[in-house]
Amino acid sequence: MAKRISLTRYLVEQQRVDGLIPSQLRLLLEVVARACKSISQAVNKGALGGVLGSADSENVQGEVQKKLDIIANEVLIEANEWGGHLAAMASEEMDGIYVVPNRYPQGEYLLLFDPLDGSSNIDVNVSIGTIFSVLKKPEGDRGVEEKDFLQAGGQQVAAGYCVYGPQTTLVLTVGDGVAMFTLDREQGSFVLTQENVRIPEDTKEFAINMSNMRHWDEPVRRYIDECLQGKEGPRGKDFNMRWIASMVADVHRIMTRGGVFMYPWDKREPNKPGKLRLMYEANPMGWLVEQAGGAATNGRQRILDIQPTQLHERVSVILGSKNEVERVTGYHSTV
Ligand SMILES: O=P(O)(O)OC[C@H]1O[C@](O)(COP(=O)(O)O)[C@@H](O)[C@@H]1O
Ligand SMILES: [Mg+2]
Ligand SMILES: [Mg+2]
Repeated sequence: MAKRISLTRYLVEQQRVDGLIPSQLRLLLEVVARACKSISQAVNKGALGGVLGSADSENVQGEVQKKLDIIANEVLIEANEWGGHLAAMASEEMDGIYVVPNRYPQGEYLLLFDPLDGSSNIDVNVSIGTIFSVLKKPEGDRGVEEKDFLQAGGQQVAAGYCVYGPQTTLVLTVGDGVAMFTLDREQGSFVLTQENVRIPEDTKEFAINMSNMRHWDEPVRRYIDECLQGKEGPRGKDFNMRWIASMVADVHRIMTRGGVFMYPWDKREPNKPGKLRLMYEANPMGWLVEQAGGAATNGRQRILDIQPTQLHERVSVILGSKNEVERVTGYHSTV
């Protein structure tokens, strides 16, 4: 029987054998994984745990919060604040940063997360997830400030997501490829189920919310139009479409079998660069996808090269199979 490798052992090997991560980062990732395990349990209980439905509050982006958005946010904060690895955290569900209180030991990392991605799917029992990104706090003795978080995605030291679906799967990169871990509920541990994840460079599957078609910009329209023409069109092959409306689940499919995911800028709110958030959705997903051999752009530039100016900044996202992302990005440079 193949040897079972737990997440803990995998991370210890990354630290000791390969020297890829410092022990503080290893411990931090273990805490995040533990928090994801708790969130997974809450998700699984559903109506029995009283966790479904709206919380009758709004987050900083003016979106109605679900009970699970708030629960997941609290689980992540409580699990991480006392461990001594972090200086501060930022979340989709909090207006400003959460500085680790000084009654706890202070660490050198910054953690950003979308505690519950795909909120519209919570109540209908469709896959949802948690997305996270880890940055290093800039050197210096002063206290941590919001501007310390405003680092380009290329500065991330770890990124991952956990998808709560038929299985709970944690997907992680520390800059040395992508590994997947499946939660063994009986043992209560994440077990390595795939290493060196690779996204095929070509695909016949795209993911986009087609109901926004009339609002898209010309390059996105052209790309999708060509896909829809199938065998008879310029692409010479039929395409399939999927849209789960949980980025985490759509990206997980792409990690597993390839595809292209798009949430582009559109004319509904022309002053917003996009719907998805740069710091805790696009950056971690962009890095994971690149680490698996795919690509991630906003149509004009690599996601990981974007210099953020705001914590909750939004961005247009095109990511997945390399040749398709390059094609859509190329269409943007011809207009
Ligand atoms: O409902 P739409 O417009 O298709 O948007 C779906 C997108 O919105 C998101 O749900 C945003 O995430 P949150 O649930 O964390 O706000 C993405 O996961 C998903 O890709
Ligand atoms: Mg989200
Ligand atoms: Mg969310």
